[in-house]
Amino acid sequence: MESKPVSKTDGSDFPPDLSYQSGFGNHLASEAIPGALPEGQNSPLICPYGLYAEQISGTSFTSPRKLNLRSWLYRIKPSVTHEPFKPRIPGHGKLVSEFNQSNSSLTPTQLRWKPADLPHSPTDFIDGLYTVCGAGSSFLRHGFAIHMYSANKTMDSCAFCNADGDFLIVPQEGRLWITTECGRLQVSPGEIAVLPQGFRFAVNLPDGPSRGYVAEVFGSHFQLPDLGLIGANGLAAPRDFLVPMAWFEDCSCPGYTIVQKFGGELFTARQDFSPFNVVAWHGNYFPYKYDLGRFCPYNTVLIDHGDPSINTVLTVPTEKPGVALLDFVIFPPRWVVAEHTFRPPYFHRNCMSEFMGLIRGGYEAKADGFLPGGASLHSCMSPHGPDTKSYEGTIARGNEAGPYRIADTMAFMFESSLIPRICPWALDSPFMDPNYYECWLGLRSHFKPGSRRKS
Ligand SMILES: O=C(O)Cc1cc(O)ccc1O
Ligand SMILES: [Fe+2]
Repeated sequence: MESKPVSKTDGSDFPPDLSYQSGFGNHLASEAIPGALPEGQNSPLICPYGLYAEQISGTSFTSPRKLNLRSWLYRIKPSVTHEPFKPRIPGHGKLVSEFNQSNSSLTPTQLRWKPADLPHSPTDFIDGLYTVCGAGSSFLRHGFAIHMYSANKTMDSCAFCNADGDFLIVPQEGRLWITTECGRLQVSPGEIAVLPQGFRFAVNLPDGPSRGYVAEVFGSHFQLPDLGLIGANGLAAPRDFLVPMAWFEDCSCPGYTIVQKFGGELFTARQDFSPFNVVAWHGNYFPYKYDLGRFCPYNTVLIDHGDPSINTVLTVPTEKPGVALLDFVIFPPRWVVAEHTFRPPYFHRNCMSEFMGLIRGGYEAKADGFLPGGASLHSCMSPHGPDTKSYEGTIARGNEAGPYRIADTMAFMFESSLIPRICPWALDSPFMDPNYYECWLGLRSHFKPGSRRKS
């Protein structure tokens, strides 16, 4: 087998027409060389082509079958062939996986951030990643973290491995070409990628400066939500989740580094080969991507504003029925048709906490100040809703507003039942908007006792 270089500087070795397998939660199989998967058993004495068999488990061995996640990887050398892990020097300093008073603080104040600048100095995906907020603990296997990234450089001769949890990556600017042990994914803004706990991956930035959001969950995995009374179809369709085909590189590359996030700290281990040496794999534990443009939204067709849960793409449940550790919800382009209804999101307080981001366009409830690449956080029971301009504009248009299409937009929400603590660099960030509260101060009283107006 011919050796291929492992160091990718511009991602130009990604073909434009990558093909994928599909199906959320399916049991899939893929061979980069025909016959590389053993037949009839997972761990033969000698595997085809002299490969090593290695299992990666995303759930305990004894998890119930319907939740059990594992894959078998057939690789040129096993992952264990590396030098000892050492703390990464220089350290990272802006990643948190166990939220407590020493690393984060609490405020019920509604927070909003402007889009962060793209970096000026060379910064890859790992160095560009920073934790904004989160709750719980990767050690106790219950919790979540919300990160953002701002990067401009392809990862060079190194792979990232997150031992703490699953990453759901939402690129906002710049494509991500992600090499994983299961194969390669091309992810554009408007698509998302899920990198489950433990998979090694490397991020190429073919467009250079790139920015986005990451939700990380500890101890559980993303699932499709139940559809209940919607029926058997709708929202995100299982077949639209795309999974890499096996792809490998067989090269000797001294000094290849595995960067392992473990308890929020980074460790490095040297090895002399690429970790992307899996010639074939099968199983139901794998990275995947999804195009948010494929989402089939359901919504109000007569009156009132539906709750945002109707737009759940993926959920991470807790043991309590209907209570999520983390929901990933989108606000996609759609028709708005409700009659005699205040159509934008209502004023509300929620026992869940809501982190929002904007991939493109504007957001229905915020006429100003919530920008693509920016973010907001409305924590448990902190009131929020349409800003003054959105409210007054909606009232001014009145009940005569006919059906209209909210076009060219894609906002999203990470919603959690846990209460997030906020990291100091996010609170002190120059991109935090200290005047956010002012967007609601103009909401004046329209109360006129004695003049009950029928809507
Ligand atoms: O606060 C937000 O903007 C998110 C949101 C949107 C919506 O349509 C209804 C409720 C809700 O929390
Ligand atoms: Fe909300």
